[in-house]
Amino acid sequence: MRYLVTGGAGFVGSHVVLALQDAGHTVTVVDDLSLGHRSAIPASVGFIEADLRDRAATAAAFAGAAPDAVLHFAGRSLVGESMRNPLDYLHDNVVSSLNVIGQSVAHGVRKIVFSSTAALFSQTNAAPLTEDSPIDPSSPYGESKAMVERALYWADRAHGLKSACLRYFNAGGADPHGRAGEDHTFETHLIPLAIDTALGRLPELVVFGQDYPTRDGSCIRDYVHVSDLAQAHLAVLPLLETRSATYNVGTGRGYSAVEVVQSVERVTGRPVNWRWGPRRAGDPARLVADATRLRDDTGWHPQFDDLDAIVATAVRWRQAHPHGYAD
Ligand SMILES: NC(=O)c1ccc[n+]([C@@H]2O[C@H](COP(=O)([O-])OP(=O)(O)OC[C@H]3O[C@@H](n4cnc5c(N)ncnc54)[C@H](O)[C@@H]3O)[C@@H](O)[C@H]2O)c1
Ligand SMILES: O=c1ccn([C@@H]2O[C@H](COP(=O)(O)OP(=O)(O)O[C@H]3O[C@H](CO)[C@H](O)[C@H](O)[C@H]3O)[C@@H](O)[C@H]2O)c(=O)[nH]1
Repeated sequence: MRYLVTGGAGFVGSHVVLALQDAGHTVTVVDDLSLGHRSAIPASVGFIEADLRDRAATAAAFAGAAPDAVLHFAGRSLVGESMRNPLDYLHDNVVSSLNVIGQSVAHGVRKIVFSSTAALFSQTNAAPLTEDSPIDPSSPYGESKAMVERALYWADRAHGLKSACLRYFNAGGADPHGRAGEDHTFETHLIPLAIDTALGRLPELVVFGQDYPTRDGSCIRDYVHVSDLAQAHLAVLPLLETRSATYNVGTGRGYSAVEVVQSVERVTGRPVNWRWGPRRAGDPARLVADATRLRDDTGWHPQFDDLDAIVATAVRWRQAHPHGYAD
């Protein structure tokens, strides 16, 4: 199979590229390198530099790659930034996704996997979130993903394009073989920031909000290992022969931001210098997945079901690559 991976130079996409290669598939990455890294893409993988907001550039990428299936990761994905630039987020994520969906239809692609998000939900109770939990995004970022999910619904109805919307909870960790990791130029994610603080590369970590209705007052998230996420993509592809589907992808375990900090302290053996700060706009209190549907339909289950094990892979990659992909 020939796969086109949009956003394959980024964190999740680069790990999925490795999983596809490991499974013997032919892969082309399309990315504008606005947030990703050329060196995150293995030399043996085809690469097209293009901005998917540009329809003609997207069409050219599809013509060049001639894919059988598409995995669409490219986009802007920061909750806090989306609260400050809502229209940019809606524009960029929706326009680029409509271009990818439109070109998939135009080039006869039958299958697409889309990176959706737990940020579609705004948790109102402590129960894990199923695929049928109410969609009520707390941020324009989450809203942009909800809009693309609906576009994919209509692309199937009208054109028979089968899609899997994978609603990732919080991706973390790094390739267990050390081939890839998380490296954002302006890092905002909790695990890498806590690691860099423990390693003395950052002076302090601020935990956003101590007054959420959770056990210690900080937000609770379901951290899923990025290589487990990658395997979820491979697991859903066969289903797309016959139907579209939507899945929540997480471990089912929730950890508070403070518990993540404690995990980093355990794994590194060093203290994290942290303090409480105000809430970050757009953050729901608690997002924990019920991934029963994915498990039942595909047999997928996370190999990493323990936060320390996830954090340990991220720490190893960071220690091996103190400057990330610039090393
Ligand atoms: N990381 C998470 O915890 C998480 C959780 C839920 C959903 N997601 C979704 O998964 C996807 C990947 O997330 P990530 O953490 O790897 O993000 P990332 O920022 O590391 O990677 C995104 C990639 O897309 C590329 N890109 C962005 N805009 C583009 C454009 N217009 N044209 C071409 N390429 C473009 C960037 O250069 C980058 O390589 C995103 O769609 C995100 O919303 C991520
Ligand atoms: O310096 C920081 C950074 C984060 N946090 C907290 O840590 C938790 C996790 O925050 P991240 O920024 O690591 O991740 P998000 O939950 O904001 O978002 C991630 O997971 C979401 C799904 O849950 C989205 O899809 C999104 O793309 C992806 O970045 C949140 O409660 C946040 O408030 C802090 O306290 N301090």
